[in-house]
Amino acid sequence: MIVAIDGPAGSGKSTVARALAAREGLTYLDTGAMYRAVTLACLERGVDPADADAVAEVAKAVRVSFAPGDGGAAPRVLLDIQDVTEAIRTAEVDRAVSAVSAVPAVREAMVAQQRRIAEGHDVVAEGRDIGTVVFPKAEVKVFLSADPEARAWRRAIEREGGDPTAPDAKVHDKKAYKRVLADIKSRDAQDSARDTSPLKPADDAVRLDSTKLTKDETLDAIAALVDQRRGRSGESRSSTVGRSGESQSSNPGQKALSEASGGKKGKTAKRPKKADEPMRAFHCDFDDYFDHGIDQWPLPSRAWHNFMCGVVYGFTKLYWPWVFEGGEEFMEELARRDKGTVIVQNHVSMVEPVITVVWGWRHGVHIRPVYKKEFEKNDLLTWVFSRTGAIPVNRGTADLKMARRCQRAIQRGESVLIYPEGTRIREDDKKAPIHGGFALIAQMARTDVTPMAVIGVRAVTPDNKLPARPHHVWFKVGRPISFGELGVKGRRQQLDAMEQRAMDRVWRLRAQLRAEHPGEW
Ligand SMILES: Nc1ncnc2c1ncn2[C@@H]1O[C@H](COP(=O)(O)OP(=O)(O)OP(=O)(O)O)[C@@H](O)[C@H]1O
Ligand SMILES: Nc1ccn([C@H]2C[C@H](O)[C@@H](COP(=O)(O)O)O2)c(=O)n1
Repeated sequence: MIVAIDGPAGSGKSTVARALAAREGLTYLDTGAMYRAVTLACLERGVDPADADAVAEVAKAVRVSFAPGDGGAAPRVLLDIQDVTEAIRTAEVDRAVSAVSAVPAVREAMVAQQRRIAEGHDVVAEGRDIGTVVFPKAEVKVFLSADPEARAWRRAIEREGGDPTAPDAKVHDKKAYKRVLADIKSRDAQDSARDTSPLKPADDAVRLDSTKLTKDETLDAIAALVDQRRGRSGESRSSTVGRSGESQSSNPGQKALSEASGGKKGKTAKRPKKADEPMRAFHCDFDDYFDHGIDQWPLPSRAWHNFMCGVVYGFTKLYWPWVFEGGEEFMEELARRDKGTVIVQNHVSMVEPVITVVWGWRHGVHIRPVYKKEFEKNDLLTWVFSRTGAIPVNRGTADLKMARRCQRAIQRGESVLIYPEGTRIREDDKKAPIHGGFALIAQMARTDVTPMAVIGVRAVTPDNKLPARPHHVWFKVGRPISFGELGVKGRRQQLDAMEQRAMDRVWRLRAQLRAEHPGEW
């Protein structure tokens, strides 16, 4: 298996690639170190980094390789037989490396060496062109980015001898931070603008923005992609590619997406805003509402939420008289515990999420529906969604941001409402593929999945058009399903089993409702 991680300086590629290699038993390949080693060779030989021909000669003459680091430390970098691990990390090399790595002959020589190193191994390789050029058939491709400010903040702390992953990490020298920021921006510009193998995401790379993620969160996201890939292909952990980068298997086709940082880009050396910080009373952005518990919202927002839920509750009760069979037991169960649950329902119209949210509200339970980001046609709509407690998802993507938000909500005691069918299903014979993200969220939050079914809603908008008509609506609430009761071992296997079990229950509950209310859909 080849895992390709590309991205700009300081986005966390080396940190995550090293940890992934240790966790998954992969060979770690730091291609940036190779370009740095050639740059050092040029500087040591008095070759001007701007002299492309002379630089090319050096690249062809040297051999860069890696030796294992002591006791699990990062691998040592060898320039021919010289250990240059520390020497390639100087500011002088930093300044010259973009020019050296832009020379086509240098790239040709390094790519050949990189493919040779990977031959016969399972590899996690990181750099700028791994998914696009070096291993275009890599099984997992990630484009890891972060705001330049966050990357400079990390590097500046690192240079002050601190640990940017520590919770209380701070930049002391603001001037040095600004210098690092300028350097990062200039390197980004050079690496992205060069003609040969510029820094850019492969079309089939999963994009991950680590600005607001911790190191572990970033690692978990990429490890989940590796798991997914291994689970899907049934490949064993020790499998290898036949020849370097020429595995016959295709890419999962994961689309670019998710994880837009969303937060405002700071101009100063401030730590990126975190979801667990208290919410400000004023000037909150949409992310604040998605990231925080409804009980943590500022008073006016909570008052508005209560007012709207009250109005909608009254209206729906009168216009679409609805009942939740088994609802009282469910609410009692939730009241006994401190964690929420993942609710999954069949999806027929826009009515069922609205009723489910106000039903929860009436019982003092915050149910946060997950909605397609495509619905955010304008700021007004996003405002409405954010103030109802809904959480957006980038569909067709590994939307880790949504998964984390849901995980945190559940851990706070809120529940999330997900429609795994993805789209509204209005015909019996229409089977939609199931989006299994709900099981992953339940696993991340260490909670259960509660199946529910709804009928009666099709008659509300029979031809799928407004105005909505009055009609009875019936819900049936199933017993929460825990991972323990599935009797399956292994993370991936548990997810598959949960997806299947939960949706089977939803459909069975729906069949029961239909039997109880003949002619209703
Ligand atoms: N998600 C994260 N949150 C906070 N700090 C992080 C995160 N990921 C990495 N870091 C820290 O940021 C610094 C830069 O990370 P790293 O060296 O892995 O970046 P990189 O993308 O490999 O950069 P380069 O391409 O310049 O080698 C390190 O100190 C690392 O510990
Ligand atoms: N595959 C790669 C890896 C690195 N480079 C260049 C661009 C960087 O500025 C430089 C140093 O990389 P880092 O150690 O910061 O990851 O090397 C490249 O062109 N292609």
